[in-house]
Amino acid sequence: MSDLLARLEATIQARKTADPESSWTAKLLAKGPEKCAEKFGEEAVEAIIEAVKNDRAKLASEAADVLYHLMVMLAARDVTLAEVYAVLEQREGTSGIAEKAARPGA
Ligand SMILES: N=c1c2ncn([C@@H]3O[C@H](COP(=O)(O)OP(=O)(O)OP(=O)(O)O)[C@@H](O)[C@H]3O)c2ncn1[C@@H]1O[C@H](COP(=O)(O)O)[C@@H](O)[C@H]1O
Repeated sequence: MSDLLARLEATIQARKTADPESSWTAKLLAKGPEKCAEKFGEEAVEAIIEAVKNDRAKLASEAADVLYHLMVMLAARDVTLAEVYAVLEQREGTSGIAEKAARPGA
């Protein structure tokens, strides 16, 4: 499954230099990191709405939009999936409570 995210990351990376007229991703990236972040926020809200309504199919679809737009937002700020995985791996096996206590400002 993570291969799919790695492939999506590579596609998004390639879209950074693509013609904005030829691709939705290239068009979004051309609008800048702030617009990518705004779009991610919109998609997250749409997923929240489906979670509250308890519509499983629509939630899965909105979650896919959220993941895609998260990847675009990360790419817009040059944050790689490997960096995100590294944080998750560091947290793996620790309890959420211990992780929160170790976080600065928690
Ligand atoms: N996973 C996705 C994906 N998920 C959602 N979207 C697009 O994200 C957009 C968001 O939907 P909206 O209804 O909010 O879009 P909108 O109303 O046109 O946007 P606004 O004008 O309101 O900002 C839609 O146009 C979707 O097609 C995606 N576009 C691309 N991908 C992946 O990215 C790859 C490259 O896509 P292109 O860059 O378009 O070639 C694709 O092969 C897919 O794997």
